[in-house]
Amino acid sequence: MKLLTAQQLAEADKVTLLKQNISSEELMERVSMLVFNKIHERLGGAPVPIKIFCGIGNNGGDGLAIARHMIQHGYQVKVYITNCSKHRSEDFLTHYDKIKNVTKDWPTLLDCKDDIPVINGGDIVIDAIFGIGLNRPIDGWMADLIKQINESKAFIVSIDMPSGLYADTAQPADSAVVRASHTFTFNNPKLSFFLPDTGVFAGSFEVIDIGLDPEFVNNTEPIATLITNQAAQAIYKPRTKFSHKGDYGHTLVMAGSKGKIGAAVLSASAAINTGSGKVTAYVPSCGNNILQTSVPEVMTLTDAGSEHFEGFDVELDNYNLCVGPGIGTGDAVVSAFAKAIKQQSAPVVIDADGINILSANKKLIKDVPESSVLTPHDGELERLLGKWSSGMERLELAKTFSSKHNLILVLKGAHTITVSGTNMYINDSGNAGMATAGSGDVLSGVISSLISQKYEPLMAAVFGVYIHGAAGDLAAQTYAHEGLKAGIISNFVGPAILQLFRNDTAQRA
Ligand SMILES: NC(=O)C1=CN([C@@H]2O[C@H](COP(=O)(O)OP(=O)(O)OC[C@H]3O[C@@H](n4cnc5c(N)ncnc54)[C@H](O)[C@@H]3O)[C@@H](O)[C@H]2O)[C@@H](O)CC1
Ligand SMILES: [K+]
Repeated sequence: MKLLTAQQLAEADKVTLLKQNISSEELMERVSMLVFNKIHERLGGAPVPIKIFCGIGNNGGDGLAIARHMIQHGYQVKVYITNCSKHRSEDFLTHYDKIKNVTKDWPTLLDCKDDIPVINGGDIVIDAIFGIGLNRPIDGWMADLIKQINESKAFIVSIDMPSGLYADTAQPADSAVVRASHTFTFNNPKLSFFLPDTGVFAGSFEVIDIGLDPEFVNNTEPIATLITNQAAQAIYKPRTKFSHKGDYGHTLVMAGSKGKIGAAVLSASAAINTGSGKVTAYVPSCGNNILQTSVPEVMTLTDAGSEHFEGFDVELDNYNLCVGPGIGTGDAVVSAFAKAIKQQSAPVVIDADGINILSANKKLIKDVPESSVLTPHDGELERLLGKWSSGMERLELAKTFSSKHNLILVLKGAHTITVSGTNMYINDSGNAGMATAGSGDVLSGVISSLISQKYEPLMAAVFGVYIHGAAGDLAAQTYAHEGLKAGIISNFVGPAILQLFRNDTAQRA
């Protein structure tokens, strides 16, 4: 699914009116009816007190039209207008007039802090104050209103956007934003919904297809692409009948050090579980027996160093390298890593200590083959790129780094984002149970296995992240979030690939 910016969506609204030869009033009627139906489906006419807060732009117009439908269906609705400006939109005014045809209880105009009504825990609040037209932080008495809405224990439903949230630019610190329980968002979720510092405001969210012009949407370059089950299906490469293991590549996993040989086990076994034709684990010699007994499908090569790497002495042809999990960052390891990287011409996967080594030895970055995939968690990312002050800035730093060095960054998180140049792919699978030791080692094995199987590195990263998350979702149905551990996630990669084609939407735990 394409994620469009607020500006692109406003443009799409205009094009839609022209192409479909409808008035903006008609489009708003369509939109409000779609939202009303969703709310009505859930409330089923329940006599709950509903307070609808409407701004004076088109988001407020949506709120007024939804209010009208609710009143006509017998709901207990009270409408408030945040009367913050004389510049009311035309559609707001149209729907302000229309609501007066269905009730004598006209909307209450709020002009200052003293006008803010009491909001009770049992209320439902519908937030239609600002949508994608927000162009500055909410301040003054309106910020008090937002605070009061958030502090009430009411169930809060935001229309299109939680009011006060920026769709796709950095949010000024401490700005007043509605903290929605649920958001009905139009055409596509907004980029801010997926970032850790701003996503909390959207609550659970649901996309409503409001029928924007498909040609405009198709021809518009998105700010990011959401990788859903359907998108992952399209990337998957089925095997051919007469193929043999040589067709599916040879992954070399350079990982582990004394006390962290498990990282090599997890990464190498994930590579074999994801279908690499052959996998060799290159480990310090203390890891040999551990690997050979715990993963018999994986071959080993041992380094001269017994507890950590001291060199890179591999004489294999045509392997794809995955390097970094658990290797440490001592001087000997840095030289071994540098030698390994220099020797590669094909894209590699670099994780964990491999990324830490690059951060501490920036001159090595030029030796990383083009289109290699780096899979940092936020701590590693900060060491690589420096500090950021918002989730949006984190993305900008990542895009700059990716473009400058021609490398792919996989920014791990609740919604892992793969960055390639200025393109971003947001993952839609996975769960909080996957925040467990070793799950990153598994991901590096999954992605390198896909590169060995001739997926383009970017698609290997995007698909690998999706399938890793989907494996976690499937595993959580048996093990719960708490019972998930990295080895289990790895064992569920195969079932997750099967599941891709069983459901149109992946089962998120
Ligand atoms: N025909 C259309 O254009 C459609 C619009 N739709 C709705 O329209 C919304 C966008 O409407 P608008 O573009 O009118 O924008 P909004 O309704 O989000 O708000 C715009 C108004 O608020 C003012 N404003 C912005 N930030 C402010 C702040 N911090 N404090 C005080 N005032 C502020 C602006 O100057 C403007 O007057 C969408 O989010 C969606 O809900 C949907 O109904 C789909 C169709
Ligand atoms: K809103």
